[in-house]
Amino acid sequence: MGSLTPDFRKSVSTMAPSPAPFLTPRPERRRPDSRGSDWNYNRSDKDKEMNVQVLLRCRPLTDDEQRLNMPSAITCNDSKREVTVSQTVGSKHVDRVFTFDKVFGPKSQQRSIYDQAISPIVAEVLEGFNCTVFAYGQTGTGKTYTMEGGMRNKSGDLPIEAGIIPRAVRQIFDTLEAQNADYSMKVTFSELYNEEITDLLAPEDQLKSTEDRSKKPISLMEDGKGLVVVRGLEEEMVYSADEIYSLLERVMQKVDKFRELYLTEQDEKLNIKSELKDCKRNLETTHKLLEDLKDKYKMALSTLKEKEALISKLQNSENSLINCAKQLQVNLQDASQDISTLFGKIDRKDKLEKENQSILLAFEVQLGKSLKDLHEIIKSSVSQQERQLRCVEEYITTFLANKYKSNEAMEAKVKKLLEIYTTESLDMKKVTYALKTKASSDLDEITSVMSAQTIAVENFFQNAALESKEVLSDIQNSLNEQKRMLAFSAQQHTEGLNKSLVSAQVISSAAINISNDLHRRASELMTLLEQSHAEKSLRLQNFEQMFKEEASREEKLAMDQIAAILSTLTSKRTDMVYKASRCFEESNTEESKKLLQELSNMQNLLSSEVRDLSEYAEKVKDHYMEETFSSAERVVAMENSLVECAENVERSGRQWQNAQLGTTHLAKNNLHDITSVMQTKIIETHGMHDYLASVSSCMDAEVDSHVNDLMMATNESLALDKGHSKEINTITLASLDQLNSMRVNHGECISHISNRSEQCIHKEYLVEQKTNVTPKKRATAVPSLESIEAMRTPVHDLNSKTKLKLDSADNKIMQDQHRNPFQDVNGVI
Ligand SMILES: Nc1ncnc2c1ncn2[C@@H]1O[C@H](COP(=O)(O)OP(=O)(O)OP(=O)(O)O)[C@@H](O)[C@H]1O
Repeated sequence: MGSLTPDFRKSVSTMAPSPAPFLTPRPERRRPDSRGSDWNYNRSDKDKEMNVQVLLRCRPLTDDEQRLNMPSAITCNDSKREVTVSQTVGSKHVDRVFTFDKVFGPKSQQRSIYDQAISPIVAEVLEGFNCTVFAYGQTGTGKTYTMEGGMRNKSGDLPIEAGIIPRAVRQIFDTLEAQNADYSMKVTFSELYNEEITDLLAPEDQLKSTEDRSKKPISLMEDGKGLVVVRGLEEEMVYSADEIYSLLERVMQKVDKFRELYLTEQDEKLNIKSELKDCKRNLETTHKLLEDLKDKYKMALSTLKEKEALISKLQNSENSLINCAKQLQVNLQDASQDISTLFGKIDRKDKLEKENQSILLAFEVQLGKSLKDLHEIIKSSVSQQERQLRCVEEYITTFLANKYKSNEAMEAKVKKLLEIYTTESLDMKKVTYALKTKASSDLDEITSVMSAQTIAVENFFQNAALESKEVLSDIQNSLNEQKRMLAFSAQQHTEGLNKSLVSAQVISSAAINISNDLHRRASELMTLLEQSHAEKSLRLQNFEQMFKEEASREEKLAMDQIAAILSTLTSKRTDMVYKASRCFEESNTEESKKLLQELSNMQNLLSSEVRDLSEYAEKVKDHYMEETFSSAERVVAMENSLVECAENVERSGRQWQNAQLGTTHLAKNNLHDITSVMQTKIIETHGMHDYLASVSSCMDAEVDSHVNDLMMATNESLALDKGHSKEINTITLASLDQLNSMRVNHGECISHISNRSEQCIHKEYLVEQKTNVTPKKRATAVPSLESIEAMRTPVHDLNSKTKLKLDSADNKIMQDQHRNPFQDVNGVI
């Protein structure tokens, strides 16, 4: 029987409407032949065609729902097997109709549902079929009620509200008992709840917690025949329906307990989860706080460090400022001393300058007179020199004219020489350029020839290599193709032959069977026909014989009384018998005809079968021929490709030979070409070289003659220059004497002036004489070190006026130190 599991408990009829019709066609029946004709006596023919049936049960409104006046959501039409769902979409009222295999309205009773829908299924189970009934629907729609209902009365009978499970149990045991069957029954109880399978027959302690339950794992598996089995469930032997009921009651209690346990476990899990979440959240916030604290601590540390650095910087700057102030104080003291000395010096200088002014005036008068004398002397000397220089100028003009003439002649000669030289050099350049271009073009030609040859060789080799590669890859591909084709053809050939062999075997065996069968049946029919014919004729003969005997006996007995009537009667009866025998014979012949017709039909059938068979044999033959042809074609293709391959190989060999010949030919040609080009170029270069040598010797001779001419002209010019230089020397000597006398006069004047100025400056004019008088020291307000320390003020707080004064005094001292005595006055001189 099918396993009565807790799933079964909640797994029978549908309680809620489904959105689509459920008239599921039955694609196949699993054991149609093995069942008797009455195996599903309770089920309609249509039901028998269904593997899966969907039934809908609609429960009535509960008392609470009625009290609350809740409207019914669906309307059932049991006869039409339809359910109408009323919906209001917006302001529209929409009715949606769904069709099921069976529909049970709110008034339908447990018993009628069981009898109509479940009882046939249980009967199938008892015949050895696997069947499942399960309930599906929303919570509170009546699944438990439909599956379980009430289990049993106190008297042990089934109550009216007993559901599918107790009724199925009862039917199973009643049937088995009625059959006096020898049976044993095992039950398993399991529950699939929240995707977890629980063995409800397992010992109590295993149900307590998830950990205990997981000690004995239960798994869903396929048994290899497409059925799902639950492995690891406890099995219990049962011998009566009551045992199952009490087991069910026990299990239900367990289920309730387990439910409670499960719910508490779930609650605990949820609590732990929420606590964990809280902990996590707390941890996260603490972590964040810690992070914030860390950041703040870092910031505080950095600001503290910055402040410390600032304080130390400030202290350093303050110390340096105080040092500066101290230094300034010392400087100020020195400066005040210097200023007092400087003021004394300035007073002395003012006095001296007043005295010197009168001396300077006298010196000015004296100096003016001396300078006038000097001017006169220089004037006379200059005029004399001018005259002498004019003489020199005239002489130089004549000299220059002569020189110009000789220069012109020389220039003309040099120009001529230059022209000749330029033309010659141009010729030379042209020749050289021609030579150069020729040589370069030759070189280019040689290079291009060489490179062309090299490229040709390289190209040739590359082409040869590519071709050889192509040929080799062609060979390889073709060989691969051959291999593939060979394998494919062999496989196809074998497959085709196998297929044709198998099908021919099958067909021939089927045909042989059919023909044998037909022959057997025909012969049976013939013998039957003959037997029946013989039997019938025998019976007829017997009947006729019997009738004749009876008729003669009766005739003899009633001959006297009713001779006339009897004779008529006998004739009538004879007629009747004759007619009857005719009729019988006719029917017999009719039957024979029919049988013969049947026989001929059978023979026709046989002949058509034979024809079909021969056709099939022809087809097989054709197929075989096709296969043979195709294989022959493949063989030919293979041979062709092999020939192609061989040709390719031969071609590649020829190509390689060509490549070799080409290489040797190319090498020979190349060498010959290069040698010939080189020889011609060498001869041309020799000719050019000879020409260049002749041109250069001509040019050398011409240049030599012109250079000789030039040398002679230069010598003449030199002789002329010598005469002129003698004359210039004498004139120069005279002017030198005059200049000497002037220099002597001028020197005397100068010495006179210098004597005078020396007398003025060193004897009459007194400068920088030491007074040996200590300058008056004026009181300057210099701050003490203590006051500086006490104030600790920055440098810019010092008296800016004092600083400015000091700066200006310093500048003045610096200027005075670098000034020469009477610089302004001496600068005029
Ligand atoms: N056909 C019916 N006639 C009378 N009462 C019914 C019928 N079907 C269900 N009820 C009542 O409706 C209520 C809910 O039914 P039931 O407990 O069987 O629903 P359920 O689908 O098993 O719910 P759950 O999925 O929550 O277990 C029960 O009180 C049951 O007695």
